Amino acid sequence: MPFRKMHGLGNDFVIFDARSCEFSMSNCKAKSLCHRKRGIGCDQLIILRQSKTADVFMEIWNADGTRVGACGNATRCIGHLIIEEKGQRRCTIETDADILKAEKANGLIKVTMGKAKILAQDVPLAKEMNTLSVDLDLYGLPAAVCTSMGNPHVTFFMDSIPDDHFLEKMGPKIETHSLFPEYVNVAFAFLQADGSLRLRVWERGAGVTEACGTAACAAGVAAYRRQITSRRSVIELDGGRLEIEYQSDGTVMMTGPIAYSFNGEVMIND
Ligand SMILES: N[C@@H](CCC[C@H](N)C(=O)O)C(=O)O
Repeated sequence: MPFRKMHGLGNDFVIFDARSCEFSMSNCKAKSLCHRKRGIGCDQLIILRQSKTADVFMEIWNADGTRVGACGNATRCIGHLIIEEKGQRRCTIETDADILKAEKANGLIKVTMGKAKILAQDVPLAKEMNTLSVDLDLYGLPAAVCTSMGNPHVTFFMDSIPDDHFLEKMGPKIETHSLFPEYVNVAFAFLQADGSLRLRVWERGAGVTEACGTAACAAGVAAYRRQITSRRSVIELDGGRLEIEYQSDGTVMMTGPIAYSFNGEVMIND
């Protein structure tokens, strides 16, 4: 089965195009393919399928083999692929969570990531509470902001940028905290002197990644709700910068680069 490898700011994907063939995936198979030593190696596995309502359907699997509803960086990569394939300026992408739009923007890809959801039941949180101030009562962490971008996010605003040790210690504990029935993507944000937000992310089902597009969207939403930034923000991840715009109707736009890694082929055994 041929595959492509692409990445958005170092958040990397193995992409299978199953629009014109039978190609089933399971949790176990996805986990093996994502494995960096025994598989092809990636943060997320992406499968393209035919869509009745959009130009393409994008199936997303985390490195731990779980299927998820959203992936911002993959949306830009697939947006670029479909735009090139169709020879158009824009395209639509269906996911388990929404129908998203992608367009070319001065050498970058701009995507409409749908509406941020900020009610506790939509994140989801295990109990009703104000998502603007969620205190996990864990190791003196500040109260966080919770958001759904089609997947669940918690954003902590910190006084300094956390190092790898901190991320690896705190990430799994917060990801699996009982307040998050579907687990959660964990991000730590630090306001920099130039007004941008430095963001480090522990992704649900993937661990520390170079960048997480939906976490950047959620951080932009959270920073606006906390009155830290305007509706437009620049988020600097380990792998580079994304521009986020949180529109007044709740829609979030994300603009950033994409890159190809290589093409290959793999034998898939059921
Ligand atoms: N890397 C992605 C997010 C992938 C899914 C996430 N780990 C989840 O479990 O929800 C991005 O760029 O948004």
